[in-house]
Amino acid sequence: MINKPRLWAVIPAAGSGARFGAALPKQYLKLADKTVIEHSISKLLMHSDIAAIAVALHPDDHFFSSLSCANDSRVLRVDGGSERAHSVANALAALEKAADSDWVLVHDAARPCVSNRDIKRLIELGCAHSVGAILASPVVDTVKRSTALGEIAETVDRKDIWRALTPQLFRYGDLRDALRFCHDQQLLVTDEASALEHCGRQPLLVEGSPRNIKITYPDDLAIAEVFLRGEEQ
Ligand SMILES: Nc1ccn([C@@H]2O[C@H](COP(=O)(O)OP(=O)(O)OP(=O)(O)O)[C@@H](O)[C@H]2O)c(=O)n1
Ligand SMILES: C[C@](O)(CO)[C@H](O)COP(=O)(O)O
Repeated sequence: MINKPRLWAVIPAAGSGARFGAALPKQYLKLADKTVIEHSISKLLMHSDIAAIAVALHPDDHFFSSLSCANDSRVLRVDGGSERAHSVANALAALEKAADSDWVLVHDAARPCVSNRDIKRLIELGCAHSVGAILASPVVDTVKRSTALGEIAETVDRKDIWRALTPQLFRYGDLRDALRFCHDQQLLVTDEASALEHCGRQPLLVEGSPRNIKITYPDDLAIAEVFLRGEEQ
């Protein structure tokens, strides 16, 4: 008998938030009624078909254990690495019961505004695709390429240009192997799709809400608060 593929999740949360520049990592900053990371984890916990969520944390993290979600039976704590891709690889390794054909959603701790609707759509369309899929948003501004002097070299046709968001959904074995390949080839990737692309694969782009912002700079926190308030209505 062939078992139905299961669904797992990984939350990379081992970053320091250097660009944000707060006294503590940005994922632990308060956003409305809870911290940024609690919003992100709770969005995934709402999906009962996710078997477990591996959260990659800085090895010296002393914030996470005080959060109530740290005690959830589906939440697993794992040490992250020096780069996001290393944190994701460590978290995958910690999901010991995952089979190669299972699916895994990777979602930034720093994206608290993802909607349930977008997660559901990603799972539905991604699991039906041979490679997997990512949430993404088409670029809406006119795009320029700059010279080394900060002048405009050219205007880039934005027709086929998308911003990569998370979650990103892939087969567990494919993602593990792609990240291993990039590590061995010393290719530094900033998202999971790039790792698959380096292996010659073409993941599907699933249009998601542009409200699914990544908290990167201080202004993003205020914007996220407005978006989360809108969710409640
Ligand atoms: N070594 C790292 C670096 C980043 N991340 C996580 O990857 C996500 C996206 O990364 P980014 O927004 O770049 O976060 P930081 O690395 O914390 O930010 P910065 O680059 O400004 O330091 C975040 O949830 C972050 O915690 C991680 O798990 N491990
Ligand atoms: C994965 C990601 O959120 C896609 O936009 C992004 O790449 C995270 O890291 P970055 O360092 O801010 O590029």
